Amino acid sequence: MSEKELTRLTIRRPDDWHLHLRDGAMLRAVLPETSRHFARAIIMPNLVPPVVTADHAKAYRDRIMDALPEGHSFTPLMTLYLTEDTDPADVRYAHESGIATAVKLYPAGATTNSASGVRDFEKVRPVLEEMAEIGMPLCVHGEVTDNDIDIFDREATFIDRVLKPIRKKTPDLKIVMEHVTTQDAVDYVRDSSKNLAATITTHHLIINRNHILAGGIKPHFYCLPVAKREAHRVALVQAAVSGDKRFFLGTDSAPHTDAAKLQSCGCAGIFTAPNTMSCLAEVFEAADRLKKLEAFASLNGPAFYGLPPNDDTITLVKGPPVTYPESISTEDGPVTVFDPGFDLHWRVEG
Ligand SMILES: NC(=O)N[C@@H](CC(=O)O)C(=O)O
Ligand SMILES: [Zn+2]
Ligand SMILES: [Zn+2]
Repeated sequence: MSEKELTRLTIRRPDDWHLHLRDGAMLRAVLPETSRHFARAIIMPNLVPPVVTADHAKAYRDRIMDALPEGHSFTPLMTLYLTEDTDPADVRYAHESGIATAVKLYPAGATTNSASGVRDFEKVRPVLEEMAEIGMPLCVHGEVTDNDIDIFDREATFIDRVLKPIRKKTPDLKIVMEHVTTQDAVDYVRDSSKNLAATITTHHLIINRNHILAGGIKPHFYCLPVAKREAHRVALVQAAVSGDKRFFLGTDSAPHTDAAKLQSCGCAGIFTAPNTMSCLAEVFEAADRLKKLEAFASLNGPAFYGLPPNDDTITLVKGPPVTYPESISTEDGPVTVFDPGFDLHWRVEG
């Protein structure tokens, strides 16, 4: 039977290995959209001010748990925002006490709220050495920020200029290249023998740069790294549906209010939490690889992070087009939900 004829699919409950929950009213509005389907998520630390220390991460984790709706069971896996002043001892403490799961590297200026990120990678070497020793993964926003590097080339250039030297000097450091967008990144991860994996977002499996720019500019498709040409999208789909353990889901669901997105200098980020599982089922079905969805969304991530997969399951059911809100309301204003541009037939049962 072709997988295209399947109408029900039960998989281990998924996790999201790259998620922005923000804080305050926004946190309360967006958290249920993830905790409804996902058991765990790696929580990005790019708040203002950023989540830098173990104490910050603990306090943020408490705020997330306070915002969790009754009846939802969800474990936030916290990250520390790496700065040039990060103390290796605090990182070790955060890891050993179970407060933080990973450290996040933002090249300064690469993306939303990254001003406190790293400029001189030598300055964070002691932290990276410490992490390699204790087995704590580094999550990386893999783009250089140089003005003379074309924005569509920034990921590929990062691999050569930053990632290769870091991996050469610290081969025991576990690295996750976050939200990869290029064939170059897919090839680099595939060619590596160990300690390297990549997350792939929902939206990068669906949109290419034409979606952003052809026929009028579409701010709701603008995110970083920016979507590339179609051949890259196809490479991402092939990696995601392959079952290769080094590729797993990190939605990078990144809510911004419509007011923040729809202006002359709009924010980068796409809010995919509400319809991510439906979108992914559609992508995997189109590739005739529905049965690999579980590896991508529920098995490969925990395996890389050294955690067990979730015990319980979710069931996706195929039927008439799923309805989901165009936007969700928050006290700060509406946040538009990702529109994949086609009907979604798979819904999460229950
Ligand atoms: N992906 C994005 O376009 N934006 C993210 C930051 C990030 O993940 O780079 C955000 O925090 O809004
Ligand atoms: Zn990023
Ligand atoms: Zn992100």
